Amino acid sequence: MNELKLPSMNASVLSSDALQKVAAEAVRRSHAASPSGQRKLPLRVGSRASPLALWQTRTFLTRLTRFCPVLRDMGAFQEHQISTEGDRNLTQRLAEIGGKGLFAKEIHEALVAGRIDFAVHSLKDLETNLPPGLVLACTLKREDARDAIILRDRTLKVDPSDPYACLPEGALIGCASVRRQAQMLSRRPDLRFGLLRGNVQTRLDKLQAGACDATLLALAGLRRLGMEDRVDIVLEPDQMLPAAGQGIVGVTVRESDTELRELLSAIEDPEARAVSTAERALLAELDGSCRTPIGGYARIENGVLKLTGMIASEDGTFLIRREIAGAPLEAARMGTELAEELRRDTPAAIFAEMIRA
Ligand SMILES: NCc1[nH]cc(CCC(=O)O)c1CC(=O)O
Repeated sequence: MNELKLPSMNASVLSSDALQKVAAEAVRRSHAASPSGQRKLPLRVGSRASPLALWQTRTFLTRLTRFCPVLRDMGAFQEHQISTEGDRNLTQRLAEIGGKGLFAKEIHEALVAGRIDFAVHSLKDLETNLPPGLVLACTLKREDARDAIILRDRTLKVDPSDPYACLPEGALIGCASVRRQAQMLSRRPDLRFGLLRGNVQTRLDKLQAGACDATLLALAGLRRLGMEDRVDIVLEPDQMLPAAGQGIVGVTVRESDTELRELLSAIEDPEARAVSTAERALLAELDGSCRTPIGGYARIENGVLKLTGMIASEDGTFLIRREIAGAPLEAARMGTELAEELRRDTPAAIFAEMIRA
């Protein structure tokens, strides 16, 4: 579980001048490391082809070149768009397609085989156990982690303190996530759920065309795509606990590529690393398949890491939340500990049902 280890947090205390030196040195050494004295360029970056994935990949490359201008001068990047099982299979609930890493498998095969050098992901879609030989080298600053409701009928009156109340009795919610479904059902058992898959724009188009009465999406994705104005209700974490890693972009590389790892870790956001480490440790310990409604959300307040975890049955009749607080350096242990507490407090029969293959 290399990806769950906290890296040294030196980057956070270095000045930006010092960071520039680290980057320049990493690039110089990566050149020296190859037999010809030149690292093979361009660096090949793997990405899904959805507009959101491409936005995230390009923003990441911009961030990297701003930090290390020498890369831009070298025309250093080549984008490889890779289609994944999660992109192709739009007729099934994510939970039914099953398997972990639905949005990353083909990308990671290319990475392991050396056809690409690194890959940019929504951390939420990245399995907690990466394939052998790969590591999570970099986590970028978190965008808003909250979920949002988008209504078909925008004239419905919304009470922010009771965000689900505006939905008509028996309203049909388009949603492919068991986490969102379980949490909504626990407050509104009358709601019905139907599948709404596809990229963000596709889902909004289907909603508008009358496929359902409302849908839920991550605020982060909508904001990145410039569609935040389509949001009707933003759900606070106590109303809808986000998924582990939601709103965070992560980059995977080969474990053996120490130069690239060094470069990427220099632009890492230490806070995003700490919170995602806690959230992903929780998920890993609960065996979070796409089938299990699990939420994990951590934040750092006054230097203290606070992690909230949630586990539920798909129909929302069972749902518990627990919290833990501690030092950010203890993130991984806290995630594991909170998961154990959630499991302990879940009746055995319900837990068995949840993780049934
Ligand atoms: N599974 C799709 C996915 N993966 C990441 C995001 C949003 C961006 C993010 O969470 O970083 C989305 C869309 C959504 O859930 O609305």
